[in-house]
Amino acid sequence: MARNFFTFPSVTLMTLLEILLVNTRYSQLAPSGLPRSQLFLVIAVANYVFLLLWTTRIYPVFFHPLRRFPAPKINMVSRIFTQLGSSLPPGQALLDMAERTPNDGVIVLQGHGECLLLTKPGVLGEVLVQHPYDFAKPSYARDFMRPVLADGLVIVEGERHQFLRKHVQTGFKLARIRALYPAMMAKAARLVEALGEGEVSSSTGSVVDVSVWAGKATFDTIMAAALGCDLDVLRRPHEPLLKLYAAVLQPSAAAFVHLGLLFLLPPDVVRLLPFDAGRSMREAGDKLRLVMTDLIRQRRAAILSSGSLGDDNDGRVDILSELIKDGFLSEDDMVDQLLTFMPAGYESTASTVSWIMYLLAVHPEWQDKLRAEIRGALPDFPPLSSEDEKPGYDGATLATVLERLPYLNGIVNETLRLYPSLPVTARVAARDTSIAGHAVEKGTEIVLSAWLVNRYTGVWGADACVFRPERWITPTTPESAKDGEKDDDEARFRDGTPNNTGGVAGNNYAHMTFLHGPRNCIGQGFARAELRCLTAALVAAFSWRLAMDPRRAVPVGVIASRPAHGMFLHLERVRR
Ligand code: HEM
Repeated sequence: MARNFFTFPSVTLMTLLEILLVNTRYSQLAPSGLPRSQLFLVIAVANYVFLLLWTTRIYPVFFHPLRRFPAPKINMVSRIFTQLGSSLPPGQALLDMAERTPNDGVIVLQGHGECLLLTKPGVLGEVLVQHPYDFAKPSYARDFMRPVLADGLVIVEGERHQFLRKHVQTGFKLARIRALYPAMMAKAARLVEALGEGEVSSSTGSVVDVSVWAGKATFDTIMAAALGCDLDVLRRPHEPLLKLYAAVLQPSAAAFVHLGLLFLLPPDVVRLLPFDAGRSMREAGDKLRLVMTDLIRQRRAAILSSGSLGDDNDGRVDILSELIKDGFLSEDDMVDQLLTFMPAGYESTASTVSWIMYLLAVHPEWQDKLRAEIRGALPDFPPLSSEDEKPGYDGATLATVLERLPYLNGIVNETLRLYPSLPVTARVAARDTSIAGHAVEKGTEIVLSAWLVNRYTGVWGADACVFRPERWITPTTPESAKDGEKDDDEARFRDGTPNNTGGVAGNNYAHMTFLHGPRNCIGQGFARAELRCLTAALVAAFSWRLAMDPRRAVPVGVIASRPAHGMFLHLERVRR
């Protein structure tokens, strides 16, 4: 592969060496009277101007390994400069490029390593499903996340990934997720209670940052349903574990610098730098490891002492208990997986709850329709109280009811489509391979953007960016509609059935929020179940409207993107 030798680190090193050399021969080299500092400045400026020219004009045209790849090419460096200072949501710049550049599914991004941006189903299927192990996650991203996610599923590659995925999957089987509905609904009911007793207790309602509450609710849910541990952070917001995760996941300047350094330099060099921006993540990771190890030991001891090892019907439905009873993973493997579930699962779901509430605030007609649907399906809503030992519905019944509701599922799917929590992700060719029949060399970086594909008119049509939950509903046919409703479109959607295609039949890769293939989100069934419970509980209990400038309701962050300025809504209790 034609390597790009002139990169920021190599040119910086070159500049330092030149300065050192010139310094030792200063008296021979300096033109008369030019001060040392100015000479050094001239050298540095000359080197970086060369780097700019090399990166934007020389390397892409004459040496870039993808210069002959038959796809449109976009120079990223000039794009980055034109977009400096803009506050576009992550992924929007890629979407704009795809919309403006006629393409067959691949665009070559030049001036930033060797990058292929994939935009359409056929090529997405090749990378994600047909040859998934030809492509790995970039090492800088794995090095950045490893202190917190350990060697969990998100990080590992190849055969190790296949082994872990197979055994972790048992905890996420459909039947297991369905059994978790009562635990999830109990947390949703608890959220409603906590809001009703606190911030929304007055009869006229009040303004609430729902992104904060959504974070507490999803943290509590994943602790209870996945780890079988009831921390109740909705009642006890100062729980140290929540604080620890909130600190680790907060997008900070130090984390940004650390990621940038790992992108430019090998991790061992980054560790030697005098300012260690990754230290706080490593320290947090060490503390979390101790907490998770303790949790697993306690749970294993409880399962052993109750004699239920290998017993699927012992009443323990959480995912950790399932992994322990399954018996295939070592304690260390299990710790790694728990360390991964928490950050992978709670922020992403919390952010989706915020966007569901936002979209229902700016589309109040859908809020009303959904409320009527939930009340019709579950008249005694919430169907259980968090204090209630005996749920009103068992998991399977609750799951069946909620999974069949057309508006609820339409709204959840449409929000996941429009606001994917992971808007951009990347892969690197792990070996020489091909895409769309053209050679792709080992080391080529691939950019995948759910934000782009989910909103691309080339995939979804002209109304790609419009909130239309009815895409996800197959209406009753005029023949099967009830008497008097045959010409009533509204009624045919209300009585319709949820679909998984969003109306783009034959296109398996149109919805990219959870990705596809063996490296897709293993927790998507869990997340969907939780979103159904939280949305149903909130809309049954409250009505709301936006209480912030809509221009500030924008996502930020690439790993678990969230509302940049919170999500302020005016919430009011609704009468039954
Ligand atoms: C709305 C919520 C969620 C979204 C949008 C989401 C999205 C994603 C995406 C896009 C990936 C693939 C990342 C990549 O390969 O670049 C992923 C992987 C993963 N997610 Fe989720 N996720 C969500 C919730 C959850 C939950 C609730 C859990 C666990 C309880 C979870 C656990 C995982 C794990 C373990 C992986 C790694 C899978 C593998 O590589 O085999 N996620 N998620």
